[in-house]
Amino acid sequence: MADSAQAQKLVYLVTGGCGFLGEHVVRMLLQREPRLGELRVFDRHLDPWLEELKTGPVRVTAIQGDVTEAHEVAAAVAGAHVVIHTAGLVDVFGRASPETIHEVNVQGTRNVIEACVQTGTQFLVYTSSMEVVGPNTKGHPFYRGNEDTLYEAVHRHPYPCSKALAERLVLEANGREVHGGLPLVTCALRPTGIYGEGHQIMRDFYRQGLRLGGWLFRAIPASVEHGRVYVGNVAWMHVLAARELERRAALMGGQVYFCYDGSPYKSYEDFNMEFLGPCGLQLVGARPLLPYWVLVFLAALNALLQWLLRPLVLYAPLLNPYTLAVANTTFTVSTDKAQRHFGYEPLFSWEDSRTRTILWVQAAGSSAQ
Ligand SMILES: NC(=O)C1=CN([C@@H]2O[C@H](COP(=O)(O)OP(=O)(O)OC[C@H]3O[C@@H](n4cnc5c(N)ncnc54)[C@H](O)[C@@H]3O)[C@@H](O)[C@H]2O)C=CC1
Ligand SMILES: CC(C)[C@@H](O)CC[C@@H](C)[C@H]1CC[C@H]2[C@@H]3[C@H](O)CC4=CC(=O)CC[C@]4(C)[C@H]3CC[C@]12C
Repeated sequence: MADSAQAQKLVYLVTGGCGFLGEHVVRMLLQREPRLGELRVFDRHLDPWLEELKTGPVRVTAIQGDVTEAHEVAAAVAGAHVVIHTAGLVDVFGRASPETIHEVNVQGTRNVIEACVQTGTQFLVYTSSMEVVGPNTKGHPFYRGNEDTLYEAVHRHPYPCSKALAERLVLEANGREVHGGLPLVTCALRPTGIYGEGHQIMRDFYRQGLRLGGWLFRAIPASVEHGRVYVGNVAWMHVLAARELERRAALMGGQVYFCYDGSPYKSYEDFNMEFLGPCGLQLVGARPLLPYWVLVFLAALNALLQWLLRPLVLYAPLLNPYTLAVANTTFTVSTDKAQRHFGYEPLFSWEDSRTRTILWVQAAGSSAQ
């Protein structure tokens, strides 16, 4: 991208561009990347809203493809200046097999890296996750940690294992020579729990509350804090990192950055109530209504039922041993590394993020009735 940014029009590729985060990255690029000449949206499932984007000045190319297919990835990457790789299988509910999770998240990422090297794409931003760090299998809290905090990142679940391996592949690829002789420059962004317009888990909580007459029942102590970050700010961090990666390659190349903004530190359930409360739901109980050991039993029962029913039907409730353990372990970040390295400041205030999310939940809920 050495030519003058104003003159040269750039080609971006967003993998997973029809996902919850991916859609916000696509729209943010169209709004805030003036050098954009072509935006390629690569996803296994293409959504109809992509068509409305094709009427603007930027050429939007929708590519239906699978990141596990190396030749499809190479064809999509060829000619791109920047790749933002958000495609992934975000499954902690047992919907997909461990092998499939690994195939998509690890082999898919390997395919993206090799495509950049083979076709000469120099800049790669990877959507990693807080889960690469924790919570670990020992339930150790990560309290106001940052990218340099020492923490025993021990995982057994397929999802965090796959994200950790994929992130390592991306960071190790930094500096590899790409076709044409220039170095590949990579970085990885680690969002904590993302919320905002399009968050399906939030929608599921809302619909569950509607089914229960407007009540949700506390399962996790209010003292267990979970870091959350607004999807618009995560998208903005991706766009900014992609833009600055060339200019600040020596500083940013091979680095990881937690995604953060002004969202308050609360328990997962209390944070959700910031949006579900104004939508009419109430969280019952100042403390968990059930003893933790009962929740552990119910989570284990869900896992057993999922295994027994799998030949007949997919049973994938929110409560399982992994989600209970994660929800019950404090994980919050406090960092300014992205600000120091590439000038990131959240684009959306907490108040704005909250309002946008409430409006979306209300609309999603009314469409459910
Ligand atoms: N949702 C969250 O709270 C967090 C998500 N992340 C990461 O952000 C990224 C995006 O996550 P979400 O938007 O939440 O998930 P999502 O499931 O909404 O989006 C993922 C997108 O990737 C696409 N995809 C999946 N497998 C594919 C394949 N084999 N080939 C091509 N496309 C494929 C899906 O169709 C979907 O559009 C993921 O890498 C995830 O690990 C990281 C931290 C938190
Ligand atoms: C049923 C109750 C115990 C309820 O409180 C369970 C909530 C549970 C579904 C969520 C609690 C923490 C969430 C995870 C966290 O935000 C970190 C994540 C990072 C990612 O990369 C993907 C999503 C997730 C694993 C997220 C998933 C949902 C929770 C486990």
